[in-house]
Amino acid sequence: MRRLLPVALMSRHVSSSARITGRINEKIRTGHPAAELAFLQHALWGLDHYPDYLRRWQDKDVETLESALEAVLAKVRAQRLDARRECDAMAAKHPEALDALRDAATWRVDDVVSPRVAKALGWAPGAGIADALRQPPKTNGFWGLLSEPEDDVYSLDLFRPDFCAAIIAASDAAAEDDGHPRPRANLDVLGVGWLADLLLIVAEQVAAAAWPRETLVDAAGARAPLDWRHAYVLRYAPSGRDSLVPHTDDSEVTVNVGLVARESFAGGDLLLGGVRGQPDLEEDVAITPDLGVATFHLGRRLHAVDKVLEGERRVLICWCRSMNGVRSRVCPCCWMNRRDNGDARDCVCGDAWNS
Ligand SMILES: O=C(O)CCC(=O)C(=O)O
Ligand SMILES: [Fe+2]
Repeated sequence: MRRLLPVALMSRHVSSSARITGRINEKIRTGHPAAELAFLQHALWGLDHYPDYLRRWQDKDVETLESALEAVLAKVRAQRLDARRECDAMAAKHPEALDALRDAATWRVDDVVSPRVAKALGWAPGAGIADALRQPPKTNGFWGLLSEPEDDVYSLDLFRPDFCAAIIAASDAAAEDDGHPRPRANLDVLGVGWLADLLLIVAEQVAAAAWPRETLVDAAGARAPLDWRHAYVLRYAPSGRDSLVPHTDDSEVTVNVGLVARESFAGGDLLLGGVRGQPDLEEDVAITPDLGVATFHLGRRLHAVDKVLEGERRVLICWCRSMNGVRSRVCPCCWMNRRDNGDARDCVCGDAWNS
């Protein structure tokens, strides 16, 4: 499928020597044995499935299970506390550029998004963005805004250039304690969650047009929307983080918005390979992020960022999920391997084993 309006986005095919074939595995990096997860999954499945399940176990094995669950709970609590501390520490800081972005009430629709996006969402250009975000968006007209620079990769002109500059200024104002810009600044931590909400609204419109089956159906039988977001600003430069290893995202759909003009850095292409659970592509694809342009790809598509050789590459990324759709029906194993769209008859989490 390929049609649509031209968007100032450069893409090209990448020779086989530059193929992206690796996989991120944090467990190899951190040295955790995979068996911990298998043990917990067996126990949780048994508890979910059978009454009095643990009566079959010996007491020492139940004790091992208790310890493993307590360790998981301790991890959940520690990570929650860390996240809260980080947000609280940031909320106490008030650099001007960050405060300027935090308050959605001070931004008008036409300061933020391109006129075509505003129109497709049914947002009046002069309206405040905070009011616009409270309005349910119109649910048609997005298909016509999309370019498809490569198969199954979509783009549109999303943000105004000055707004992109304001995002960078806010992210830089939230510098690390040593004064260096953060290589990764989470919008919720910065106190700019409204911008993540906006990206989710746009991604949902794009997903409905481009990938209507990706999120499966909700409990009422309708297409499940994207309903969860995690957004952050990234900085790449030759000194510091200059690239990103091949990986897939823990998202249904990922939004990648260029925050600087593509002439302002060299290298740093977004490289896209195949989708998990499907045969590899003949060739990988390289896309150069450009100012204000949003690129949308499936989260389970293998991708990487090529080395930045000069200048500074800044992008805003948003991972979007459907927690009430695919995430509530499909187990992580089937999800990651794209097994049977959630209907795998041999999965212990599927209908065949649970009805
Ligand atoms: O920097 C980019 O263009 C991609 C970043 C990315 O893939 C990620 O954060 O998951
Ligand atoms: Fe990614």
